[in-house]
Amino acid sequence: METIAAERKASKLATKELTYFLYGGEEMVLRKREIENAVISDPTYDITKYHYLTREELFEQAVKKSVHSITKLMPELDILGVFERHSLTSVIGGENPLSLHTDMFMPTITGQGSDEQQEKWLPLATNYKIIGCYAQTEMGHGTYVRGLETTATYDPVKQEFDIHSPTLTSIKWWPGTLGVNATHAIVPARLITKGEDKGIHNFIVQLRSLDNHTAMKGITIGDIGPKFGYAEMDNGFLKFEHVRIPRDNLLMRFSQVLPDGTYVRPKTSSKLSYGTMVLIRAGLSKFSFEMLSRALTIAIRYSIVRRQTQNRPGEAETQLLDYVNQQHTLITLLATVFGIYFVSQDTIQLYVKTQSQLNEENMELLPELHASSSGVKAISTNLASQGIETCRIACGGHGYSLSSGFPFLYQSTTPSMTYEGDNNVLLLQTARYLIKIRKEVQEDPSYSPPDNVNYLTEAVRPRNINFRSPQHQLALYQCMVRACVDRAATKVSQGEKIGLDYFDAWNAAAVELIQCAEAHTHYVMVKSFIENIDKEEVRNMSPYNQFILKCLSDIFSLNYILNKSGLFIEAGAIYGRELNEIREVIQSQILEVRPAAVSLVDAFDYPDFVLRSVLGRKDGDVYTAMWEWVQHNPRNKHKNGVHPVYKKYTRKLLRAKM
Ligand SMILES: CCCCC/C=C\C/C=C\C/C=C\CCCCC(=O)SCCNC(=O)CCNC(=O)[C@H](O)C(C)(C)COP(=O)(O)OP(=O)(O)OC[C@H]1O[C@@H](n2cnc3c(N)ncnc32)[C@H](O)[C@@H]1OP(=O)(O)O
Ligand SMILES: Cc1cc2nc3c(=O)[nH]c(=O)nc-3n(C[C@H](O)[C@H](O)[C@H](O)COP(=O)(O)OP(=O)(O)OC[C@H]3O[C@@H](n4cnc5c(N)ncnc54)[C@H](O)[C@@H]3O)c2cc1C
Repeated sequence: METIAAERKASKLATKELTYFLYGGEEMVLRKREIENAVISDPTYDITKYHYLTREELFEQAVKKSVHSITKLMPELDILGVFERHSLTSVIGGENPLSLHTDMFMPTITGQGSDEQQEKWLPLATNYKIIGCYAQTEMGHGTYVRGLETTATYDPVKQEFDIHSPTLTSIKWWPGTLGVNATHAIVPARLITKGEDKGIHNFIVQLRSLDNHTAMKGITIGDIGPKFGYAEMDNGFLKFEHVRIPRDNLLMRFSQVLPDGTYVRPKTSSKLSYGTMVLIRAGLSKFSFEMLSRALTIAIRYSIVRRQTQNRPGEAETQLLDYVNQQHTLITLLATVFGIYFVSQDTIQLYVKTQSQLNEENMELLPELHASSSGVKAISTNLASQGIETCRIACGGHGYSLSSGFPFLYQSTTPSMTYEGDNNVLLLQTARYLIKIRKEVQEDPSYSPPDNVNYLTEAVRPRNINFRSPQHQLALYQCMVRACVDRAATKVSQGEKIGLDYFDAWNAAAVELIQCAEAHTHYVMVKSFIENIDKEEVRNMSPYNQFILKCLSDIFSLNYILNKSGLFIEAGAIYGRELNEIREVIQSQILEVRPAAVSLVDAFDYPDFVLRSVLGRKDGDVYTAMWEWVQHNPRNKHKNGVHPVYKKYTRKLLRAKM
């Protein structure tokens, strides 16, 4: 306890200033804390026994908490907007089994429903007269949305759609909130009218009775069973047997079916029906920041408190964070989490800007948003998932206990590499965009590409390189990414030249394509970090905070160069003989950050309640917390301290003649 207090005292970081910056100002932080305190002081959200609950208990508690939040806490705290709602969900912790209602069902209606449809459905949804989910994925298809098999066949006589699951593989499988709770779903299905298949469109379908919650006629529905994690979420299955819905349950903002069955195609892009996926992908980088920053808070605080090995006689054992390997592991991750933070801010801004253009039927930014949000979602969820596991390992044996908080963080984060688009698949979408832009640049010298891909027109290694210079770092990335894009594009065109069809040529280059998308996205993240710490808000910070952010930016940028040095050397961006200098800059910046490490994670401002970790306690009283935790263990609570398995099994073994 004294150690962590001493670390805080010695740190020169203006912690409060950084917290205000991260959350968008003092007012936002005070509001966040108001929400946290309301949750912490309400016994409904008690977490004392959380880690010992069974799957069914976890689910029931989570639904109870969710309903309590909607009916009591949210009105009391006047929570309306998406950010405050997420803030509340985040402090309550665990999964929110009703989250798909507000995160996907409602945004789909807002984004894709006509004005009349919004008027009809949104008040019902806002007031929880109905509970919605987003039922897109089927047993046979998740990635390949165009391959979904559920049909919606229009009947002009009754002016209804007939929703049907024609095959076993067409059964909807995975959607959250579907298994137990939802009364309605957004159902992407193949629209068939006048005998023609018009592709995937979104429909609103009622699943359960609003009187007694039983399944509607023709609907078979349930929960898909235990998963890797996500015990609190009712991921479900859904089978349709010719379920009838009115014509105007087709979401008709972009395309329509007229009463006689005439199809009116979207004026602009058919991909607008994928809009909700783009929204969540943009949000997932923020989610990655939250999860990884919690893991780092736990690992860094514990690495201050934990001592291991007396390295000099008569002196205290060494703090884990004073081992250079531990510093390297955790402080490079600290740099990463700031990288994710800045790019998540930029991605959300790009989403908002694109959305306002789309409202004016301007599609200009859509390809960039799709490519960028796909890449950023993939890289930030990869980094967060791997980073959480790294934090667990960095905490030794105690990291493996549920009480560390890591298992929950990992289980909740790792599926984000799959849901909302598998990360490899999304990186291939980013690559598709890069290859297209490269082609345009090559074919039309007057074409000026978007800022983030400008390196495709020019990328030059600076002379007399200074690895501490952000501009030089960016130039190195530009050379490297350009070479990666060239390599992938060349591989595709070589395939085509030897007679492969488009798919085979593309598939043969898949590894290079994913590599170029990864490299591009890392470049975008480094660029975002560098540009954001050059903004006025940061330039107004205390000099020491600016200095630490610059150190973290260098670490983030240079550590990737070091880890992927093969790519940079192959591109002629750096020479092998320069690697040592890069190592030294990283090492010296890590040493600069080390004294501020605990204050940096304090700046994330997570109360102990949110971390749910005996290792990550703010006061550093780790060993007392471990002892308290074990007192709740039901396995220790049997008469005379003797567990029933003794009578049932081990006694027999001990007394057996063998
Ligand atoms: C409100 C804020 C919320 C924040 C939330 C924050 C945190 C949340 C925390 C937790 C979340 C909790 C739960 C999560 C629940 C998860 C829910 C789901 O998983 S829902 C299901 C998601 N499914 C997918 O993502 C499927 C992935 N597949 C696809 O997206 C597509 O099929 C595809 C891989 C992109 C391919 O599509 P298609 O075959 O149609 O396209 P192509 O032929 O390859 O390309 C054609 C053309 O279209 C462009 N394009 C593709 N997609 C889009 C798009 N979305 N937008 C714009 N453009 C798109 C593509 O670029 C091609 O263009 P061109 O090159 O010009 O031809
Ligand atoms: C916890 C969780 C919650 C979910 N919630 C929802 C929900 O609310 N609503 C909903 O509709 N869905 C939901 N899903 C489903 C999720 O969106 C899909 O699982 C996801 O999109 C991946 O699709 P898939 O399962 O078909 O994977 P697959 O496409 O079968 O992928 C398997 C592997 O094949 C590779 N692969 C596939 N296609 C290609 C390709 N074209 N090129 C190269 N490689 C390829 C992938 O990289 C991956 O490694 C959820 C899933 C999970 C795990």
